[in-house]
Amino acid sequence: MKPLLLVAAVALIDDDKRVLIAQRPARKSMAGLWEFPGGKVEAGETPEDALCREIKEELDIELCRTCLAPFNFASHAYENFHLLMPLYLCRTWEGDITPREGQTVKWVRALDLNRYPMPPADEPLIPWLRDLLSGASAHL
Ligand SMILES: Nc1nc2c([nH]c(=O)n2[C@H]2C[C@H](O)[C@@H](COP(=O)(O)OP(=O)(O)OP(=O)(O)O)O2)c(=O)[nH]1
Ligand SMILES: [Mg+2]
Repeated sequence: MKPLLLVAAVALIDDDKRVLIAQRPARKSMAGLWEFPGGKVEAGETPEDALCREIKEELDIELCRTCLAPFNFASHAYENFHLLMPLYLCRTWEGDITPREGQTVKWVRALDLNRYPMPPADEPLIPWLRDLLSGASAHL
């Protein structure tokens, strides 16, 4: 049986309803694909703890836990593991976004997300984000 890998990720959203995506650097698996910032949940961490830690490491900003809204999740069978990835939404943070791991980041409109190749696990999440951000959503 494949191990279950728990990864926490966030869709950061700016005042123009754009989403931040990051391009995975060359040294990582799935290099070149665009992803939601985040990373693996380590032993003893909650998904929210892991996300705040990863986002500080990757983007040098502080997320406040109460600003993390659970949005959706990805569940995808990769060859060597099964990915379970809660995706949170966050519209406020402290600090200026500064990529710290050599990754390129981009603010993208929901309708344009399909121009950026993402890992297969992420594909089912895109229409949900498009619905949330391109319509007159009561949630934002
Ligand atoms: N962060 C993130 N990971 C994703 C997404 N989609 C997706 O399939 N993944 C996969 C890629 C990796 O196999 C795994 C997360 O790995 P990661 O490389 O971000 O983990 P990490 O930040 O803890 O990095 P590392 O130090 O362990 O290399 O989840 C996504 O949208 N965001
Ligand atoms: Mg990561």
